Amino acid sequence: MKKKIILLGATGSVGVQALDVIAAHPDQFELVGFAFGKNIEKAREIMQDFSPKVVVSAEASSQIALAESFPDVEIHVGNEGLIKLAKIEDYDILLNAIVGSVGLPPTIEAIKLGRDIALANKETLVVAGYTIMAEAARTGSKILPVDSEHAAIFQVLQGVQKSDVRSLTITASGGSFRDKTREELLDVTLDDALAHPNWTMGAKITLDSATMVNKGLEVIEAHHLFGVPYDDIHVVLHRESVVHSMVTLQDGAVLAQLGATDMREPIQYALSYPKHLTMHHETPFDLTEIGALHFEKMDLVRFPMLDLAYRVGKLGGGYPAVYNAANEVANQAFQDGKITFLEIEQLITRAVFEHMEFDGQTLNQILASDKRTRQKVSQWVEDLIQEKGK
Ligand SMILES: NC(=O)C1=CN([C@@H]2O[C@H](COP(=O)(O)OP(=O)(O)OC[C@H]3O[C@@H](n4cnc5c(N)ncnc54)[C@H](OP(=O)(O)O)[C@@H]3O)[C@@H](O)[C@H]2O)C=CC1
Ligand SMILES: CC(=O)[C@@H](O)[C@H](O)COP(=O)(O)O
Ligand SMILES: [Mn+2]
Repeated sequence: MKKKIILLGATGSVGVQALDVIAAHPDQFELVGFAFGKNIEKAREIMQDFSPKVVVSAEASSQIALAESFPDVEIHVGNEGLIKLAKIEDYDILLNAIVGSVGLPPTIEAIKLGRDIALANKETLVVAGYTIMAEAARTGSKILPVDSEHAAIFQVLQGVQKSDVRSLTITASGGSFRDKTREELLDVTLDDALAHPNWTMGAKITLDSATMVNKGLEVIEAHHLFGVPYDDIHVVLHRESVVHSMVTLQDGAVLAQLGATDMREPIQYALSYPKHLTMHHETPFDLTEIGALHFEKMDLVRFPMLDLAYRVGKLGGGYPAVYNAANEVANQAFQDGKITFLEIEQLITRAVFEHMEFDGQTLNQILASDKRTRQKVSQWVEDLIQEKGK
């Protein structure tokens, strides 16, 4: 039986690689629906190549244009459209490769229906990790990690008992500015930030890698996915991104997963789990060519956003959502040329420090904090622009 797949974010970096995987295994996978943002030309191509039944566009103008060209396809729009897509009857797995926490509501709907989730969209788990994991446990929905580090840990943990795990070690490339001092970060540009040393990815995550927010989000993501306390989740700087992550067992043995820097591997494993299918687009991986692997301690003074992620993770409640929301706004503002690189950190730190809450936040309260943070940080961005204009 083919696995029927819904793909959120089909036109993006992970989305396009997921389509490669689906196309390479027509006997295993079928794309029954997808969602995209603004890239209508790519969406048309996907509709022609994969003949999905349901499509969701972020923009009403695309919905109208696509409905004219593809009268037999059900086409929806916006966040409500995403929910409708997640609720269609006949599918097995929802691959969430949207960027940002807009991917959260359809993911929760799919989990409520007991569908499996292949999760690239880490923001979703950072905002609502406890709800997602609790709902998944209730409905039997499997959360299959796509993020390379978590996919590595997930693979290593197959057949390992949870009580045998002592700690997790997530590897970090260090991002595009890993060798710069904090002073040298004062005037870096977007082009500099988008030159990732190892991975080709969408702009938001590439910039998150440079600020080290990506690793912060990944620590919180790992805490939720694997139920490991924050003090037992470590991060090491590993320039080659060959070891995708490691697990230390109670007896001191360290199990690691290694591979090429090619997202098609973790995407395919999440879709084919528990099978390891043949990888038709295999990227050459030869350790003798790589030669040496390096591991260094993370400097939390140089990378304060990683330090802050541990703090918000341990505080719990709405704090991780505030960290994430502030980052989403600040990351976009830097991409838009409105703020400097170091102002991203300043805005996130201010949002977290100004946030106050009492114990026992519900999901609705967390989502309210997310919304409030976006409004506040957007205002602070405008204030910064005004101040600089003086
Ligand atoms: N890229 C990578 O290698 C990795 C990515 N991830 C995570 O995966 C997620 C996706 O990353 P990446 O592929 O790089 O991102 P991209 O920016 O390349 O792609 C984002 C996708 O989301 C779509 N999208 C954006 N907003 C909406 C919306 N409101 N409604 C519907 N679709 C929308 C975009 O559509 P459009 O382009 O048409 O506007 C695009 O298809 C992120 O959470 C990232 O952290 C994790 C590990 C690795
Ligand atoms: C491919 C992937 O999973 C990214 O999240 C990657 O981890 C980014 O690399 P760094 O954050 O380590 O620079
Ligand atoms: Mn990652």
